[in-house]
Amino acid sequence: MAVNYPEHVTLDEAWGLLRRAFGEYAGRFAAKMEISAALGHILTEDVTAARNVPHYAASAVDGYALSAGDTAGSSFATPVRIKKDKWQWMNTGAALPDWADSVLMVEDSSREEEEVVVYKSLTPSENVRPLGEDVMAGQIIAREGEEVSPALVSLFLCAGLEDVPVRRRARTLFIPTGDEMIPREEWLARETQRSGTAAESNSLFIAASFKKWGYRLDVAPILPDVPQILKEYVQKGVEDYDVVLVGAGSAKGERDHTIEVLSELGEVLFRGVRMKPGRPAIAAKIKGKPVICLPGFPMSTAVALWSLVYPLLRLLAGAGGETRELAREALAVKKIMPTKLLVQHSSPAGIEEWLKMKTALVGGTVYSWALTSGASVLWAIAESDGVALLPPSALECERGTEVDVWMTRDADLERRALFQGSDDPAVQLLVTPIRRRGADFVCRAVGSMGGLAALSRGECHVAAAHLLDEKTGGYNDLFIERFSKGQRWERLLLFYRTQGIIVARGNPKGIYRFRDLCTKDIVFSNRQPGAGTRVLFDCLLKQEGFCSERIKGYSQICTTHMEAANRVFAGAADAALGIKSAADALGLDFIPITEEPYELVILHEYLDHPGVAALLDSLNDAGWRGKVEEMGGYRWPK
Ligand SMILES: Nc1nc2c(c(=O)[nH]1)N[C@H]1C(S)=C(S)[C@@H](COP(=O)(O)OP(=O)(O)OC[C@H]3O[C@@H](n4cnc5c(N)ncnc54)[C@H](O)[C@@H]3O)O[C@H]1N2
Ligand code: MOO
Repeated sequence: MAVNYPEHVTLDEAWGLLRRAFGEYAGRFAAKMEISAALGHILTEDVTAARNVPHYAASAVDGYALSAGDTAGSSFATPVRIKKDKWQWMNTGAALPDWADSVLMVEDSSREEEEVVVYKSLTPSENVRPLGEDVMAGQIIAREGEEVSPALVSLFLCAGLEDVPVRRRARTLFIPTGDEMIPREEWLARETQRSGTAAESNSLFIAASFKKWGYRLDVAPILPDVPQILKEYVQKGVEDYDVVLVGAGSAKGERDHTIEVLSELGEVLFRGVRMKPGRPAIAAKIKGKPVICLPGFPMSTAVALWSLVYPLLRLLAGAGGETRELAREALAVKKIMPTKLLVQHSSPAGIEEWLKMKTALVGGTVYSWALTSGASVLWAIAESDGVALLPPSALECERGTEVDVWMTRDADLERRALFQGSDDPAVQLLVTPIRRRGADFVCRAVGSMGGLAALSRGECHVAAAHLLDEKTGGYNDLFIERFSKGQRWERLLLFYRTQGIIVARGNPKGIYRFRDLCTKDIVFSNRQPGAGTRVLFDCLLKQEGFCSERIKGYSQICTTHMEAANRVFAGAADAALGIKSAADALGLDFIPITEEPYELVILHEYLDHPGVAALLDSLNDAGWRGKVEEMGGYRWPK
């Protein structure tokens, strides 16, 4: 079907279309605003003072009003005495009498009965704030285009102004849509929800963002996927609000009706922006007002909010600025950090990609890595240190590629230790005790082998491994020798942990020993190659004399114990090999197989690193040890 609007525009084109469509609309936001409420708004005209500030000549100090001429030649050695009718006591701020022209600080004088003894000669106007010293009536005190600051608010009052001309802020309505959306109260009230439903969380994200930006947002009830109802709400929305945001329904599903509703009601400015996430965003002009459809996934909504909605709000408020600059303002970016990619990243061709980045400083290099590019992963937005916007030309970004990260939090990288290695929930629990010690700790679960390899490349401070050597039955020695290549590595046996088979509660498939994984009709959930648990599994498989092809789900890979346990919990797998604490955390059954040593490996020169020192200290933290003991499946070394 032919369409009469641009599709798949670049972010710059999208922004140009918005500017063109709403540049004039911005003029309608001029308003007189009470001076306190005007804080943060942009002035639409120059502002002139209505009064002199101060409106009288005032003493700037505590002391004596005098005529400067009477103090000529006085000094500590040659004091002058001034008679009773030639001085007057002044408190700071008091009005200077007509006959006086200066004020002597009390520290430069003494009193002898009715006379003031002066130890300093004064010049006329000394210690006097003249009339209009701050501002003169009629003087321009703030100019068009300036933002009203706290200092201006108080100056406006002193200068006798009750209100000032500014651009008022747009009032926005957000309309969440979707048959599958569950409102907050209902979501929290019921522990289990039907499959195919989700909490309507975007309105909270948008409202919180608006609050941070100092903007007002109202939220409509969640609308079902019925075009007629959406149409009514959008029509009413553009009557009552300056900007309308529609949540979801942007893509091409059978229940995605936003485009047809917007086309019927007005002019679609564009459909689809060449960025990821946020690609299906739509903008329209209805009754002269902007209506933007935010793609439903949380990160897609966030990106459309930062890159389209916030710049639009600022345009309407009279602020200038380039789109990316405004997007950085939306994110409250603290600084732009040049980094090197720690992990290879493939970016789609011809599309700007927004990534949530985590950062760490190791051996003088600031590394960054993408937390996950999934559009629906809220956790990654919350966990990231910042955002990277990869250009359309970025395709296969190799490890080491230079990437600028827009830092959205103050991460003290000097004090942050980077851990890469075998995943373990007890290690994850160390972050809080380490932070309480004024340092920071970031864990990347990359498997035992991955951790040792990273340590040998100088890409982490600490690794952790539990790698079984099938020839000797010992752990780690062979691998550490192979990877350390003559570097001095410190080894610390953290604990022994029980590995076993994680199965559903009640063990419905009757799995009692390792062999059952090979002989029974079950689906297994595996770990990634290089993970200690995977090495163990492959060893056990060999010992039993089975080949991997016989294991259903052998190629189905998880990267953490919790992920594997969750697959069992959700019924996607019948069994996984993993540690007891992961099974316990989800109330699953556990069949112990073996106990293994779990070792931390630290590059010797990092022992004094603040993050590593805090880690080592935290290993004695009673609270942490208590929690690990409570988890079960761990034994401390003697
Ligand atoms: N055939 C195609 N399918 C999809 C395309 C496409 O181009 N062709 N684009 C994909 C992309 S990219 C995105 S992004 C999404 C956009 O989806 P919609 O805007 O149509 O939104 P829904 O399908 O209704 O929901 C998507 C997702 O978001 C969740 N959601 C929606 N609203 C909220 C809310 N207020 N709070 C929390 N979560 C929300 C919803 O449950 C869905 O999981 O389409 C792809 N598909
Ligand atoms: O563009 Mo969608 O927003 O990738 O997820």
